[in-house]
Amino acid sequence: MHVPQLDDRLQDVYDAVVHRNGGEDEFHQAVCEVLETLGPVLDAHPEYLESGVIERLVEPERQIVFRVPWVDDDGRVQVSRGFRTEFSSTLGPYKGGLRFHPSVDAGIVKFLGFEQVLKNALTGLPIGGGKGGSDVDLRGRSDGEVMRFCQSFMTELHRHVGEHTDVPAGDQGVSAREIGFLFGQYKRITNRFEPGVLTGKGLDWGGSRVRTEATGYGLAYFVREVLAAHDTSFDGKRVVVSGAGNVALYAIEKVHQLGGTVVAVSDSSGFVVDDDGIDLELLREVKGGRGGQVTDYADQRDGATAGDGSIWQVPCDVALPCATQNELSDKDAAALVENGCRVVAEGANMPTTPEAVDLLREAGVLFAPGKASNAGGVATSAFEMQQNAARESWTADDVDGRLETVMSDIHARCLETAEAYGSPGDYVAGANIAGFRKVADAMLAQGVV
Ligand SMILES: NC(=O)C1=CN([C@@H]2O[C@H](COP(=O)(O)OP(=O)(O)OC[C@H]3O[C@@H](n4cnc5c(N)ncnc54)[C@H](O)[C@@H]3O)[C@@H](O)[C@H]2O)C=CC1
Ligand SMILES: O=C(O)CCC(=O)C(=O)O
Repeated sequence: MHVPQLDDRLQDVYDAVVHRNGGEDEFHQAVCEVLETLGPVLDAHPEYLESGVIERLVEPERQIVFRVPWVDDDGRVQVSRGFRTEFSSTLGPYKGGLRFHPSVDAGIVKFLGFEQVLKNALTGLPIGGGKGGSDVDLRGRSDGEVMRFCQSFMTELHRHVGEHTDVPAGDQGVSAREIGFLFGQYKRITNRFEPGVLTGKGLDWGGSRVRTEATGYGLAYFVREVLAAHDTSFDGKRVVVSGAGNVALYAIEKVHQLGGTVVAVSDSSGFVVDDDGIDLELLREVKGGRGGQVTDYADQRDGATAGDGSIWQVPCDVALPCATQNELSDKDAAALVENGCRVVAEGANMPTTPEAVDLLREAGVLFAPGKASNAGGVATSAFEMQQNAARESWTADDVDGRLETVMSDIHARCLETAEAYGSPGDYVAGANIAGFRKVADAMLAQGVV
């Protein structure tokens, strides 16, 4: 059990968050993890406490909850719930993805929105933070059902979004297909072709090259920096990746390009081990069909086996949790340490439990928090917004080059900040403090709003 290590000056802030957001455990967890690292910042900058910056930062600017009625293929009316948490517009329009998954509730979008504020600040780009989604379960639904759901969702959401206000994108369960349906409905309702209202669009109607790949590629670039800072590289490294969605697939692709070998991958059905290296083409084929499961991969590839237990028991040098929150427990962390894992870098948002983080850090495993290591996706969304505003379309090499630069800048900023605040080498402290300071200073400049 992780016991919060809070500075006395921050305990009241945390208690108020728990009281005010009852039952929203993931939000409490995300706030606690940040507050735990802010003590040294308050020693140097008491003005943050005096001006109520921290109390304001943990309270979303606006939370929108709405009904999403839609008709399924059998003519039955389904009622889902929609959410958008507009957390902070201090550095730019609210920016962050939409998640369509049955586990979505107010607490999940709030934790994701909070993480997004600091992540977006770390990118150095002019974007605030928000997140949204729905508790709808669209798995196995037809394209027509997905379209009707997205149209209904946007029929309410359109009032709250816009290129200068709030710019959603994809997340779990929301990819190019859903973004297309959402964009079409926004255009129809507003009678405006406004590409800057959503990111992750198709390339022919305002999308950016490399946005689809960006989170996974960015994660691999970040880990390359971590390894280089310790005089090593991906060459010859065994890598384990959880998830088999957008982030995981492109992380696997880039790890292979950078010289590592991904030896295991998972989805909600289980995991597979392939010591020769995951064959990405086959994995995409297996996952491509409706209801495709990674465990089917083992049936079609010599030497591959469907795993038993947890994917984190597979020996590796680098572990990349890319599926969902709290998927890597203390037991999993103990197995990673036991098997000699050197680096854990989060592709998903908050996939590592606090107990697991403690265990990894105590064992000297290099741990990169998602708000730093998975920031490449949102950074490339910000590039998409820049291209839309300028009516430009950059080349893939151009966008990829900018993505590499952003990831290496974030890495450097984390290390410099950790050093400056007395925790050399600590990526968690570095990411939290660097992101926090950028938002907090802008909040001070903008007055009590
Ligand atoms: N898509 C993006 O640009 C970004 C996504 N993220 C985060 O990355 C994570 C994954 O997102 P996407 O790849 O976009 O979603 P996705 O919906 O494309 O893929 C998610 C994958 O995880 C698997 N999964 C779900 N729960 C699992 C579990 N308990 N164990 C193993 N596998 C499980 C699913 O089967 C699916 O293959 C989420 O935490 C998301 O918030 C973070 C930054 C940007
Ligand atoms: O590209 C975006 O706006 C959102 C990406 C996202 O949802 C995330 O960083 O978790």
